[in-house]
Amino acid sequence: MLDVNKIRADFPILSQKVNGKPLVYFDNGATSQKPQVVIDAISKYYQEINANIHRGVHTLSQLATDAYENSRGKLQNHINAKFAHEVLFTSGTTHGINLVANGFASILKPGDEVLVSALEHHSNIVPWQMLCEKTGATLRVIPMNEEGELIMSEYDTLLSDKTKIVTVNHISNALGTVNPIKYMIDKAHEVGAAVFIDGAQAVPHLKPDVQELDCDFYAFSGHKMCGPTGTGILYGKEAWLNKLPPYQGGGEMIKEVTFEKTTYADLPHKFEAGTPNIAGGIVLGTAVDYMNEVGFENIQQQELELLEYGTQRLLEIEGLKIFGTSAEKTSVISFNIEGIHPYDIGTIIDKLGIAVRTGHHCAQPVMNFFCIPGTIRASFAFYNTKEEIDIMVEAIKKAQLMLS
Ligand SMILES: Cc1ncc(COP(=O)(O)O)c(CN[C@@H](CS)C(=O)O)c1O
Repeated sequence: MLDVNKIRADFPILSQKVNGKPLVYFDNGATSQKPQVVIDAISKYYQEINANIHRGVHTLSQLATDAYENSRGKLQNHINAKFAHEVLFTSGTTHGINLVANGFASILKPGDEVLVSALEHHSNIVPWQMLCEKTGATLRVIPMNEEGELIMSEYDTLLSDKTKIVTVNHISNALGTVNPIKYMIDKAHEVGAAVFIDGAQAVPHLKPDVQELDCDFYAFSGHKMCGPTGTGILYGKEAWLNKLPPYQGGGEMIKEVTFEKTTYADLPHKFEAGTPNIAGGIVLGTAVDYMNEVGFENIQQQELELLEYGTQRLLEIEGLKIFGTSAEKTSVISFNIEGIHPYDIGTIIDKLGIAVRTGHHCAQPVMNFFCIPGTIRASFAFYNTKEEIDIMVEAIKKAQLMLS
């Protein structure tokens, strides 16, 4: 059981006031807040060991390199990757998806099919559309139902020997649906397709085991799991990463450069061109340590209580409809209030210190499915409380009165 007050003391921003009111931060799906240990680690890096990595012979460069590669090892253990060189540092989920989609440009041909789902974030739609435009492959969509769940019978039907990639989020950012990715991965492999999992919304809530899942790729962002922005991880099976061409050319990713020909570095550096976000990569390891110290079982228990309590309290509000009602959900509640635009609620409760997200959440196809312009999304983290939910519900009731 979490001591939430003790946890909250780790996050300086949570004691901030916004518009003169205590901050109630319910936009964790967009980015999480950062514990003091993460904030301090960034300063410590620049105060003590800042140097460029993998190149210098001097001590500082070696210290920075060791810290960076030690962090890679932490991430490898965190997601249970077989090899450290299967764990690539990126700037975030979007970067990871584009790295792989661009790699497949040299593999796909007309007639091949890429399967995405109706629940996807734009970052896991657009790169694959660009890939299909480049290669003549066809994008096909796994449909969802009114509960916001992917329809597995339709998925099974869509799979064929033409399917070369299946790409789906582990957890929907717009609705909170937890997708049955192990089933989807196994079925995709039966037809020889590679599977890319967008784990952006999963890693704040669970520890993915990429070997148990047997996914071919798994991408996520550090900033959603108490880490710095501009950091992320792309996991790829060694065989696939050796097969894909590099996404960017430059320093670090080469063995030898001549004007006649360049040979590329081995994994992971083949995909890590240029000077990386060194501080960010090191501190992502600090964030992973922090989340593991809190404990993902404790996190899941706290967030389940917040989801259940938040759902119960919000449904007290007349005219409120929740979108995303799967039994398999994480702590995200997307909702609208009859006759009121989500934006209006969001802006009014912001004046009361409450931060939610309103709009399409970079998931316009999801909103189109429900024929709505967007929703109000409250996304809870382990450092939120039931008392904060009470404050939000009372604020929404006030806003509803003002707007009716
Ligand atoms: C499922 C999913 N997939 C990819 C991304 C992109 O993550 P980046 O760190 O921006 O690269 C996100 C980020 N979703 C944020 C910002 S739009 C949200 O408010 O929901 C996501 O939720």
